[in-house]
Amino acid sequence: MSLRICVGGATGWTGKALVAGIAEAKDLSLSGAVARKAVGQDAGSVSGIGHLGVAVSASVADALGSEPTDVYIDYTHPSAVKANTLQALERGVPVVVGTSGLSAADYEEIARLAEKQGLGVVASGNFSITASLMTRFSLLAAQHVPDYEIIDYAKSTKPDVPSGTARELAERMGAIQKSVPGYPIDSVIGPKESRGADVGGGRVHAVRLPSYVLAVETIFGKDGERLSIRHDAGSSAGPYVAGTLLAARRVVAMKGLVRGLDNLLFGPVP
Ligand SMILES: NC(=O)C1=CN([C@@H]2O[C@H](COP(=O)(O)OP(=O)(O)OC[C@H]3O[C@@H](n4cnc5c(N)ncnc54)[C@H](O)[C@@H]3O)[C@@H](O)[C@H]2O)C=CC1
Ligand SMILES: O=C(O)C1=N[C@H](C(=O)O)C[C@H](O)C1
Repeated sequence: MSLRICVGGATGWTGKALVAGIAEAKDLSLSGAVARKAVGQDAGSVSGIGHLGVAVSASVADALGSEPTDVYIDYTHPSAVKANTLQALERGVPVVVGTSGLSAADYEEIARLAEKQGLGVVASGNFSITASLMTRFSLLAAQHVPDYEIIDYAKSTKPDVPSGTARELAERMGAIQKSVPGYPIDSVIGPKESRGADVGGGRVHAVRLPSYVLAVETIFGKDGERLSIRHDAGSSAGPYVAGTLLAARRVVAMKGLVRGLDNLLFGPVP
């Protein structure tokens, strides 16, 4: 039997690509679709891949209440993802979280419910394989070079800051090695905000301009040398499909929360 997947945000940029990826995969099937628009319409037709026989629902509760589902995947909006995730877990469905905007405290709450329910959650600020390499390389570098800062570039209309990619990276790098400014930020002469934000111990500077999709760069500094590790997302949502569906296949056998696709691809950070 195929793994039955419900996609939250099925009519969006990423959601449409996922619906197409699920329809193509022999071991997966679409059991539900959630969006704010196109409610009642066929999810396959909305995605431009032809009729799939799955109507778009207005809420996660409606979608999971009407069809048996093995995994819920969320690519909705930072304002909706937490409630959707908790709702799916309450209903006994493991979750893959792609949507950005959740804080470390939000993830603690999600992890607690996942443990209580005996269910898995995989969340990744970025489900692209090459972005996961950037994350893993940066985490390895942070073990050796204590001075680093993170630049987070995204489109001017992105509602959340830092991006999911940069936020997760900052928190994980901060846990390895807190980014300690060489000159105390409280004492700087000028607007302190110019020095960015402490996000879980990692220092992040966010740039929001037209033409970017999402790019994250970690810069490591040492006396007389510098290392930059950077990932640039392009204009297609294709790169997120394989990683998200890998997480969906794996999450059904997991218990509790795992953050970072790199953990699934390469194992725990040594
Ligand atoms: N982790 C990763 O690899 C990636 C993460 N993202 C993140 O995923 C999220 C979605 O991104 P896009 O696909 O570009 O967005 P989008 O705006 O193109 O699509 C959003 C979808 O969610 C639905 N939606 C919005 N609010 C909702 C609500 N309250 N309840 C139910 N459905 C709702 C919309 O109807 C639409 O179907 C963003 O937070 C983005 O940063 C995007 C791409 C990759
Ligand atoms: O909003 C986007 O577009 C993206 N957001 C993700 C994030 O917040 O990190 C990453 C993805 O590359 C695109």
